[in-house]
Amino acid sequence: MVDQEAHVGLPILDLSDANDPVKHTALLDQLHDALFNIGFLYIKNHGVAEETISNLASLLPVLFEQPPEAKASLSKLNSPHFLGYSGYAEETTLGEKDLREQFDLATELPVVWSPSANSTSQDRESKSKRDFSKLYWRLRGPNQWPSEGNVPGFRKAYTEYHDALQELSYRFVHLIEEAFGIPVGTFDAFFPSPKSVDAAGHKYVPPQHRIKLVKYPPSPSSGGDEHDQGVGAHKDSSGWLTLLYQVGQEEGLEVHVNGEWISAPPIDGTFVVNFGNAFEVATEGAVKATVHRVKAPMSISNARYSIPFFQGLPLDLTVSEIRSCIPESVRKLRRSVKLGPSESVSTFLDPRWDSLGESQLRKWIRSHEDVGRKWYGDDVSKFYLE
Ligand SMILES: O=C(O)CCC(=O)C(=O)O
Ligand SMILES: [Fe+2]
Repeated sequence: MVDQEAHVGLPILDLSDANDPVKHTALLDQLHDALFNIGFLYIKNHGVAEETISNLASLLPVLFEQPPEAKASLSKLNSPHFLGYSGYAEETTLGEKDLREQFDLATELPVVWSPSANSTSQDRESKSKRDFSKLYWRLRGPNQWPSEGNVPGFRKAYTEYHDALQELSYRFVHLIEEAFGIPVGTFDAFFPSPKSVDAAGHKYVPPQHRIKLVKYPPSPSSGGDEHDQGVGAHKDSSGWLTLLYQVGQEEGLEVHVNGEWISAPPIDGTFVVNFGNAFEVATEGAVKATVHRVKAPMSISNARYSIPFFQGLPLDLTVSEIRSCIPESVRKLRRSVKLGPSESVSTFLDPRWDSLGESQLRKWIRSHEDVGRKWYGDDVSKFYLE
């Protein structure tokens, strides 16, 4: 058997070490290094059942092979929440088409946005004051589900996967708190469970995590050293951290570390972990939202499938609130590094707004202008497209 781990230039952390009193400290040291020096890592023995993963992964070919009219009926254009299907090469990064198809899904949640709500209304969910007339709350809402007849068992497999990844992401955040040397549970306020919010006093509503189901078909003009763009160089901006499952053995993911592109191939039984813009902003750059890209598979290769889970954060979270949880001891670990391709100051920091929700709305309108114009109007879209 080929040792898949031997040639990988990124750290691989064994999460089962968290339960071993002897190995626990070494695991935290490894995590500290991965957080502050690389911003990308693999995790193995992560506790998510193999069956939970394979039940969803095995449905991806069926999901993407639905007839074109079935996929079109799930178009993102139907959804003010930017949830649903986008066809091959409909998205662009760095001004170039991304050669992939995708279904965007999320935590299944009802609509909360209400144009007539105002800042003095009581929030039914948390009993605290919250202004649900803010446009960014419209990002939150339910999924568009493929029909059971077309993709049997999809909703069940997706929901089990979502719940398992949510649990893993919360467990991983606790390890990060330990690696930061801050009390375990410091960030729990960002992730209240829907069951506990009735108990009043919650500062935030439960977040909506997002899961993309992605297919990169073989690209006719990819071959030799020439690869087309599967997805262009970017930082993740959809949440706090990303847990990526790479289905099968097709390579393509590359990570920009210390000025070089290094490959992050699939390794059986692992997830790849990286951090979003909000994490970088919260730590004032001490933990990087590392730039990455995906090369389209070569013309003679198989399609590549992947499933990134983007851990959500409350949309009304502000930069100052998020920073107040991070001690100076963490922020001072910031290194001065040269900016790589497409690296820029996060839009979360734009002085025109302070909430994560607005930076998310901007991001979604910019990547799906047609959806933005349809549901948010030309004036709002123009403002965020500038
Ligand atoms: O498909 C992959 O491996 C990564 C996709 C990705 O980086 C993204 O969707 O943000
Ligand atoms: Fe990404």
